[in-house]
This record gives sequence, C-alpha cells and structure tokens, in this order.
Amino acid sequence: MKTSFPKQDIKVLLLEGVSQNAVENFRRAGYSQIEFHEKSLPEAELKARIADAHLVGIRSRTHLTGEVLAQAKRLIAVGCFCIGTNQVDLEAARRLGIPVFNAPYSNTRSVAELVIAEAIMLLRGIPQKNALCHRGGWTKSAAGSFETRDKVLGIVGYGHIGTQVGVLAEGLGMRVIFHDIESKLSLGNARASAGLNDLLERADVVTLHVPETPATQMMIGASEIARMRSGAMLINASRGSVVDIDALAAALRSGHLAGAAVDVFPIEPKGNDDAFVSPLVGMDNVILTPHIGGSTLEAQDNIGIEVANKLVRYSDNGSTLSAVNFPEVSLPEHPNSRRLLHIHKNVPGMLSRINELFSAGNINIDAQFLQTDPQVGYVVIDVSTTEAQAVLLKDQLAAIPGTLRSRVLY
Ligand SMILES: NC(=O)C1=CN([C@@H]2O[C@H](COP(=O)(O)OP(=O)(O)OC[C@H]3O[C@@H](n4cnc5c(N)ncnc54)[C@H](O)[C@@H]3O)[C@@H](O)[C@H]2O)C=CC1
Ligand SMILES: O=C(O)CCC(=O)C(=O)O
Repeated sequence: MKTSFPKQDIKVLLLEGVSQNAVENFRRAGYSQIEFHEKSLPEAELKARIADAHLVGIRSRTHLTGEVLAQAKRLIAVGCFCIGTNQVDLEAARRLGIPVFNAPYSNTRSVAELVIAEAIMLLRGIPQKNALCHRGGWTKSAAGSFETRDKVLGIVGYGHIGTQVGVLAEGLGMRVIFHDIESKLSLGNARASAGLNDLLERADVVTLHVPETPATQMMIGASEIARMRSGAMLINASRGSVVDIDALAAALRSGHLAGAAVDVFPIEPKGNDDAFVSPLVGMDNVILTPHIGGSTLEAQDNIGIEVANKLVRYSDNGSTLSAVNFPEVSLPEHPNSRRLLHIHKNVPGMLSRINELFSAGNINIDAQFLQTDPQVGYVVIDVSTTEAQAVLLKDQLAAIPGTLRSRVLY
C-alpha cells in the first residue's frame, strides 16, 4: 500500500533501544529511513530529531511534552513500546491530531513474575543475607525469614498486572486482598479490601500496580507507610511517583518496614551508562532493579511487533484501533480507491463542510468512516479519483478551518 509520499521519505525515530523486531517490522513494511537510538535523548536533541520525524517510538524514559510535540510538525503518530503512557502529554498529542499507541498486555506477565520472585526473596530476608555473604559475612539463621504460605499479599491496582500477581501468589498459598478504584472481578480466592487503609493494615507484603495519574502521585506517603504492619514489605514496580521515596527510606531505616523491592524511581537515569542516585542505595534490605519489570526478551520481542504493527497500520491504512488518546477507527483495505484522512477539531458543521467539497467537485464517495471524541473528529473518505485529484482534495480539506492533520493514501 502506498502512503502520501514514498515510504523511504517517512522518518521513523526509535528511541530507548526498542526491540529489533520493531526495526525489522518497519523494514518489512517498506520503511527504510529508521533512526535508532539506544537511549532516550536530552530534550534539546529530542526536539531537533523529532522535528522531521513522521513516526516516533519510545519507552518510559522519553518525555513527549506539549513543548516537544509542538516541534514535531510532521509527526503522524507516537508508539509507546510499553504499557505506561504517562510520559506523553496525551491531551497535547490529541489537540495536534497525533494518535498515541501502546502495548497494553505484552509485558504484564514479566512484571508479575518479578513481583512474585521479590515477595519470596523479601520474606526470606535474602537481600540482606546475599549482601552480607558478598562482604564475606555468614548468618545462618531463621530469624526474620518466612514462607509465603498463608501470608497476606495486598495488591494496589487490580488490573492486568495486579490480577496476574494475585493468581500466581495464590498458587504459592498466599492470601490475596486487593484495592482498586474500580469495582473488579476477584480471581480465585482474592478479596477486595475495605479500602486502601484496610489493605495497608492487613498485608504482610504490599505490591503496587497502579498507573501514574494525578490520584496516584505520592499515593504511598509517610502516613500510608505508617499504617502498614510492623515488619511488612513494600514492592513498587508501577511508577516512581507513586511512592514518597524518602518516607520509604526512613521506614526501612527505622525498621518499621522489613524490606522493599523497587523497580521504578522518581528520577531514573536516561540510559545504561548514566549514574543511578536514590536514597535507597546501600540499604541491604532493599532489592533495587533498573526499571526492568517488563524487560524480558519475550515481552520486548512481542512489544516490538505489536507497537510497530500499530504504527505501520495507521501510517499505511489509517486505522487508529487501540489508540489511547484518539477516536478509534478500524478500517478495511481500500484496493480500488484513494483514501483521504482528515483530523479536525470537533466543532459544529465540520462534516458538512467536508462533504460540500466532494459534492461541489461531483466526486462520488466510495466509503466514509467517522469517529469523534469531545475534542477531535477523525473522518476517513475513500474515493475513486486520480492521484492528482486526491492531492487536490487533500489540500482543500487541509484548508478547512479547524483542520489538525490531513493525509492521502494512494
Ligand atoms: N516496572 C515495569 O517495567 C512496568 C511497569 N508498569 C506499570 O504498571 C502499571 C499498571 O499496569 P497494568 O496492570 O497493565 O495496568 P491496568 O490499567 O490494567 O491496571 C491498573 C489498575 O489500577 C487501577 N487504579 C487506577 N488508579 C487507581 C487508584 N488511584 N487507586 C487504586 N487503583 C487504581 C485501575 O482501575 C486498574 O485496575 C502501568 O500503568 C505502568 O505504569 C507496567 C509494565 C511494566
Ligand atoms: O520497558 C520499559 O521501558 C517500560 C516498562 C513500563 O514501565 C511500562 O510498560 O509501562
């Protein structure tokens, strides 16, 4: 399928070492101009490199703020090669007519497995014992070492990851309670707690699986930690902003909490060669991991395929199915017609202005698809015209006041 301009002129900017599967998928789909970076880029360089990019792929470290997106005049779509999309200003992207895609499932099992492993390690006091052995020490003792069986696991955020953690934990004989803002179907014998405080007061191990939202910022601060049982453990593989890390460090130092496992931090290094700084560094009872909850080869390979496919499909065909900030349209192929895509502010009279263009030109519409949200409208029109006529129509569509983006697919 041909896009508005030759695919070799479409620049794909891939950051943060996304899977090579993504690169291969773009190549297989005919995209040859692929700029690949292992790290996230400093803001000034990001603005420079995104300025002529049509498709951009990131993970959790690259912040696509409104200011950065404003530089991206040619940007067609963003792919987050991960679950979280909090690093993108989704509203700004929507206002600019840029759909954002992610991979909502592919790394969930990997996170769940890590969390279970950490719960076992923390309950056995392994981090401290491991650290001491590395220093030449030896404490063969059962003190502070527990089985998981019959312990209470409290899951905050009972979504795709939280539910899998719950199922795996029950397999170990743990008693699972959860807290979520939505009403959720309990899997297995898991039970909803009476609220966050109830969960914190009852759980031996608390694990966090909420997205970053205004409501989850600093959700676990000094007072929530104080509610946790003496000797309890905290696992955070959600987002660094969810926990007050200084309050956590204080509770670990005082002995109120017996251990923690932390994968995500308020400030994370940009890449593998940069220094990691945290108040938790040097604490033997803390498992520190460099935001690798979803970093297994299986997960990354699948994410690479999934998100690259979504970007290619949108670029080639216009489908926005599963976009996180945009009206969703799943489109058939259009072998015998040219396809015009028009993204506009959702204001009264827009559709009639669009359709007037076609009736004025006496152009028959083969198929039309429309989806709107309160801010944005996305209309797709298939027409049997010459290439030149299609380009003219695209220019006329682009001139309609309120147009955000328009393209033609030949
Ligand atoms: N460490 C890592 O490498 C990874 C981290 N993550 C993080 O894990 C988060 C969760 O992932 P999923 O389970 O797939 O998301 P999900 O959307 O399936 O589940 C999140 C759950 O949290 C609930 N929730 C939202 N706000 C809440 C609040 N204020 N209080 C209580 N519950 C609330 C939601 O209702 C939902 O059930 C992601 O948003 C991402 O930030 C995801 C993948 C990898
Ligand atoms: O693998 C990554 O870069 C980020 C994983 C993550 O946090 C997510 O999927 O939300």
